[in-house]
Order: sequence, then C-alpha cells, then structure tokens
Amino acid sequence: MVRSWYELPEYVRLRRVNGLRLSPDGTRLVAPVSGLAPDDKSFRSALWEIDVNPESEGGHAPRRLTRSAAGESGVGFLPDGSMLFTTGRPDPEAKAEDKAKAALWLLPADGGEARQVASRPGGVGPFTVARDSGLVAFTSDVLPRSEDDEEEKEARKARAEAGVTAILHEDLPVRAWDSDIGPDHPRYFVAAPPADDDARLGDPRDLTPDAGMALLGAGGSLSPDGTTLYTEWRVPVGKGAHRTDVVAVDTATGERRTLATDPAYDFGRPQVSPDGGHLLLVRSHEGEYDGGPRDETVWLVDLATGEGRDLLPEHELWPRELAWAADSDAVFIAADENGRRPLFRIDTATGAVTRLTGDHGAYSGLNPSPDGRYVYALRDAWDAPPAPVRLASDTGDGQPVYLRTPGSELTMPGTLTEVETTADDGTRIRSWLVLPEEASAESPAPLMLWVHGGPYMSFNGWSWRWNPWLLAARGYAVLLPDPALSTGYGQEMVGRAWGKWGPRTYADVMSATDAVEARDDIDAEHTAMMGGSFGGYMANWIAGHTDRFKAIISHASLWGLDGFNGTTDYPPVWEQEFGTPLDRPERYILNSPHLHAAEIRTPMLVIHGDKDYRVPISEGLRLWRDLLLHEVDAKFLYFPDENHWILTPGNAQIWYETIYAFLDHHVHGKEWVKPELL
Ligand SMILES: CSCC[C@H](NC=O)C(=O)N[C@@H](C)C(=O)N[C@@H](CO)C(=O)O
Repeated sequence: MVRSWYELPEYVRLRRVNGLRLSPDGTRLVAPVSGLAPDDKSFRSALWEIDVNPESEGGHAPRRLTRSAAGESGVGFLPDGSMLFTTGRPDPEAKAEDKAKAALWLLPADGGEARQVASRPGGVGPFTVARDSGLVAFTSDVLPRSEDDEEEKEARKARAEAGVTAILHEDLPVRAWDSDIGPDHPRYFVAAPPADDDARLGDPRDLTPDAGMALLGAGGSLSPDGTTLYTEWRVPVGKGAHRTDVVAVDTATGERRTLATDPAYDFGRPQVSPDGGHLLLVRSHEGEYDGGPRDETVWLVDLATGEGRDLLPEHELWPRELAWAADSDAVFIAADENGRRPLFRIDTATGAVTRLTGDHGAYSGLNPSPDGRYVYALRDAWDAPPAPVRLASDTGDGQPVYLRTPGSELTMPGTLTEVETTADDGTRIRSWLVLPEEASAESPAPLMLWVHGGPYMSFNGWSWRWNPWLLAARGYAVLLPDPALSTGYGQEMVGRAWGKWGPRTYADVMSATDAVEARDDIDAEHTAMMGGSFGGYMANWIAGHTDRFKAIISHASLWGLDGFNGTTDYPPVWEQEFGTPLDRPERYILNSPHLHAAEIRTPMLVIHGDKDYRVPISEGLRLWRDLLLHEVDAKFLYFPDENHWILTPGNAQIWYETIYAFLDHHVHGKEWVKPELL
C-alpha cells in the first residue's frame, strides 16, 4: 500500500520532477526536483542529475547536485558544460549589506563548489545562453529612473528608508497571478562567460533601458554566436490592452528590430534554430467576439528574409511545448490531442507531421539530443507523475524508454480508464475516469465529477495540486471530462462554447456524468462535483442548474462575470470573447453564475486564496455573500496568504482534509467534523 494516498503528510513529502535540461554535448541531464523543506512548512527545489541511459543500458541512479535553504531552479549550460542555475542562497563572498536576491550561480562541469557569477539589485530572472559563444542573457527588474547599478541600489534604499511601497500605474497589468507589478520592471542584460575558473560573468550590460513594461513575462533566445537576442516585446494597443511582438536585439549595440508583428496576433516563446537561420515561435489569436475562438499555431520565421509562415496550416494542434531538432531541419512539439499530449516531429521543409508517441502520456520538457537520435522529455499522465524518458526522434515504436527518476515512484490506488459519450448536439465527449480499487457492481463507487479549468486546456495529465487518486483512495470514482472549450479536439470543440461558457459546457459535462452514472460500478445516488478556477466557474454554474449532486466544491471560482472582468489581472484576454459588461452585456447575462444564485440548493464548499490575482478573492467573497443570502448550506475555506493554487504543504493538506470532511458529511451522511486545525 502506498501510504501517500492515505496519509496527507506522506503525500506532500513526495518528490516532484519539475523540468528537464540537457547539456550541449548531450551527456548530462539535469532536473529541478521539489520536495518538502526540513521544517515541513514549504516546498524546496534542488537540482538533480539524471543518467541519459536507462537502467537497462547501465544508467546510474540520479544524484543530487545542489542543496541550499533557498533552493535552486532554472538550469542552463555554458559551452564548456558548466551548469548555470538561479538561486536566492546567500553568497559567502558578498558584502553584508547585499541582501540575497535570486542570482546566477555556476557549478563547474567537473564538479566542485558552486559560485555566484552574476547578481543584480533587482535579482536575476529567466536566462538563456548562446550555444557557441557562451554569452548569457537574463532579465532583471529595474526601477524606471535607474541608469546603473549604483543608482538602482540608491533608489531601492531610498524607497525602503522612506517606507514607500506605493506604485503609480499608467497601464495594465497592475498584478499578475499573485505578484504585484512594478515599480521595477524587467530589462534584458547580457554578460560574457567567465574568463577563468574562478571568475564571475562579465559585467552585465543593460540591452533594453527603454523597455518599460515591454518585457513583462518575456522569454528570450540567443543566436548561437550570441550576436542577437530574440525576445517577446509587449506593445500597448490602447485601453490597457497589448499585443506581443517578437523583436531581435543586437547584443553589441542594443539596436532593436521587429521580426514578428501583426495587430491580430500575438507572437511568443522564441527559439532560434541551432544553425541560427530560423526562429521558432507560437502565434496565437485571442479570438473575436463575433468571430472565431482562440487559436494557436507554430510559426517559423526565416531570419534571412524575415518571412514568417504557419508550420501547421492543415492542423489544429496547439503547441504546448516546442524544441528544435539538432540539425535545424525539424521541430518537435508536444500538443494536446484527444486527452493526451503526444510528441510530434514537424519537417520544416515539407511540413510533414509525424507522431512520435502512441501512449496516453503528456510530454513536456523537450530536449532533443545533439546527435539527432533522441528527444529527452518528461512524461506524465493521470496515472503517472512527471518522470524523465528517452524517445526516438523519428518513427520509433512510439513507446517511451524510462530513465531513472529522482521523483517519487508511485502505484495508483485504483485504475484509469477512458469513457466516451455523445452530447446533445452529437459531439463526441471523452473523459478520463479514475476508479478506486474496490469499484464493482457489488460495491459501486460514489462519483466525483471534476471539471478542469482554463478553459482552453485538456484534462490530460498529472496534477500534484489537485490529485484525483487521493479521492480514489477514499473510495471515490473521479470523472475528468474534456467538454466544450477543451483543447485537443480541433477548433470546432473550442468554438462550440465560445461566448457560451455556461449552457454548452454544462450540457457536455452532464452528458458525461449521465453516461458514467449508468455504469454498474458507479453509485449514482452518491455523487458530488468540484472544480477550480474556470472549473470553479462550472461548479457555480452547475449549482444553479441542477440539484443532482449531494455536494459541490467551488475553488478559486468565477461568480459574477461582470466583477471578474474588472478585477482579474488582465481583463483584455477575456474581453475578446465577452466584450465588456457595459458595451456588450449579453454574454455576461447569458453566462454569469451569480444570476442563478436563487436556484442553488446543493450544499457548497467555497475555497479561495486571498492572494489570487487571476480570479480575485472578491469573486469568492461575493459568492459567499450570495450563498448566505439564499440560505444555502455552505462553508467558506479561506486562505489569507495563499494564491490561486494553495501551494504550501500545510494548507494543501487542510484543503484536502476539508474536502474529505465536507464529502463525508454531505455524500455519506456522516457527522460534520471540522478539521482539527481549523
Ligand atoms: C483566457 S485563456 C487563459 C486561461 C488563463 N490562463 C491559464 O490558465 C486562466 O488563468 N484561466 C483560469 C481562469 C483557470 O481556469 N486556470 C486553470 C488552468 O490554468 C487553473 O487550474 O488554475
């Protein structure tokens, strides 16, 4: 028996593989792995090395490379194989007054002690390395007036001594996910590789002093010779909205030229080809109110001509992960498809798309090998946490070869199966179904319908934060449908509920629930439903439209769409579909769950983190007020210092314990027993 499924303190102790990076010579594979900190009060990330060979080919066990209270993340390699990473650990060689912020450290290729090689008053963010020259580009937050390090330090000191935390805004965003934006904003810096084995990087040079908010959340890629940085660049288009272009920045002069721009599209996630001749991008369209839904595709720019083209003109795959093949003649993408996230190879000359995996996995962290033989990746699925694998880079048998993982290896307390039904409009609706070990006709399992968030995503892979196997261990079957708006089923599936979130998506998830309740191993008399974020929106919509469930759990949910529009961290992305409440009220009226509050009869558990800026706490508070006004049997689990995801180990355990107690009471009729620590 795997205790983790039955004892939450053991579940939060499991080690989680969170990424993958292959060294330039293809011999070293490094992964950030998180685990419980010694005080059990937080998760901490460290870097582990994974053998590129499977155990069957002599692969050795993973070994831990870093260890610090601050933890390490972000991994890159210099041409000589030394490993770069970011960490907030204190630097023993720093002056006392230099408070530790995320800085860039180096671990020599042949081992030894890591050393700090770059730091900035505003910290060091995501970085990228030029494959041949070793030039390093990284973002760092800078206060608007600062011209150099000293001015930056003085300006930060002045604010601190004056006790000023105010931020004056003139545009959106003011916040993002759980962070406040400003007064400092990211700029790109470049620095030469260390001159010797004990040196720091060269002095960082500010490439984008005029960036303003253009580099918020930006990712970049350096040409192999380091002469050009390709990066996203946010461009204001009025009324607080922006589009994202991709620009090329000369790393010697800072001169900038636009490479990809179109008023109707955003371009992002630049990756320059190994031969330096092309730039791989994702082109996304946010949809049009009266037109088609959101859409994404792979976009390729010829750097010699500046011409861009869609690499998937005949396909409707949304690229979730991308990487260049070593020979620059192909790109690999992982894309949602039919409840999976398979790996595909796209020939850049012919456009031929070849599927490279045939299992039910979801692939990420793509690292093609320099010899062109393999793609190293992370594979996960609903019944498998992320683990490192080696995949054939051409038409192999479609099966992953598992490498020895630094993550916890688990067996599931039940089985995973797949179910299909047909919605009332004739559309095929498929779902994953988690079944507890004991589910049978003799012992049918109570059912939890769990609706995914997004909404433009698929329920196609592992989730640590909301794990259905913890419910399966308590005897529940968990239904995980991909209704309208889900990705991996073509644009038509996204378009079916475009502007019709409530009615259309509701009909789909009800069809899936009907079909599963008809199984003889499911107890249709004891059912519940839950969802987070957009899934919480669906929980609220379902609560106002059916009494079939004995309990509904609504996490970080949208309640009054008008209020959500004005308070979410970036309204424009949603306004493509809904307009604004004043100018286009119809879709707010059609889709807002709060207008059906009077119909709610099902006991509800409301859960919300106060630091959630994506779906602000005001949504949870307004839902809570409306449930009390309508005398719904409800409870509100409030987290004063958590964000959208409830990420600390203690609060994550309370999250599950409260859900268990709420279900025990309302689904199984047990006495309500409040978790001890609440
Ligand atoms: C408008 S499409 C972008 C969706 C957006 N981004 C990513 O998820 C978003 O924040 N959606 C939330 C409302 C949501 O449902 N998030 C889900 C999936 O990320 C969640 O589980 O938090």
